Amino acid sequence: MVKLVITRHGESQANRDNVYTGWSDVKLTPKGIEQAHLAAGLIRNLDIQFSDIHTSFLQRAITTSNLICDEIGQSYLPIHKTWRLNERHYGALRGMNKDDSKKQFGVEQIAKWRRGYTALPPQLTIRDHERRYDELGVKIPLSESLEMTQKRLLPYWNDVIAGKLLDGKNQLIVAHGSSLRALIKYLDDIPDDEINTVEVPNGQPIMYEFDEQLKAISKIILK
Ligand SMILES: O=C(O)[C@H](O)COP(=O)(O)O
Repeated sequence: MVKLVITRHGESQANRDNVYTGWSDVKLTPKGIEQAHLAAGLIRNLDIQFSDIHTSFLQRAITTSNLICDEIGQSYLPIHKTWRLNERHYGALRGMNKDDSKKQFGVEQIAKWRRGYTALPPQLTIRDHERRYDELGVKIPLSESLEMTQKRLLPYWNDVIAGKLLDGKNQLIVAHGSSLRALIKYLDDIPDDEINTVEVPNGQPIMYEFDEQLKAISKIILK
């Protein structure tokens, strides 16, 4: 049976400092590197031969991917990088302390922005530009809901990853808390009003097994 393993990057500097990150490109902390090693160990124990690794344009996920593919002894694998797996853009919350944001906007509003499906965090007033996105003609969002994140992620799933799985090729995705929540919502068919209960901790891999129609038949959270 074909397998997909998905994992969030290890702790980033922004995770450590409890600030909103989104598309900001921050490094892993020493703890985050340790978490990536632990995730790699869990994945190595599965003894899966992957065909591809997919990650975002952000270094916390890319560094985690590099560590994992090296440690599972599959450094030769192609690591495909796509902006479509980037973290959800947190708009004007970016850089703000998460506890301070609760004081400013209220716990309920923050819960909607962080864990709701359609709630859109406050937008930036000026659009950022970065070479990596400009070169591809990709507009950096002013802010993204989980729904918007899912909408820009699913074409990559459908056009790239799903086909490889259907060909029987095991796949590994290293991405972010909310981009993975968007994918899990799709794979597990989670209703809009229940996705707020799904959490994806740093460096905790999840393995899916699919049948020939790409229906998920098992899901294991690796510990
Ligand atoms: O972008 C961020 O701040 C983090 O990756 C995840 O955000 P969260 O703490 O709201 O899940």
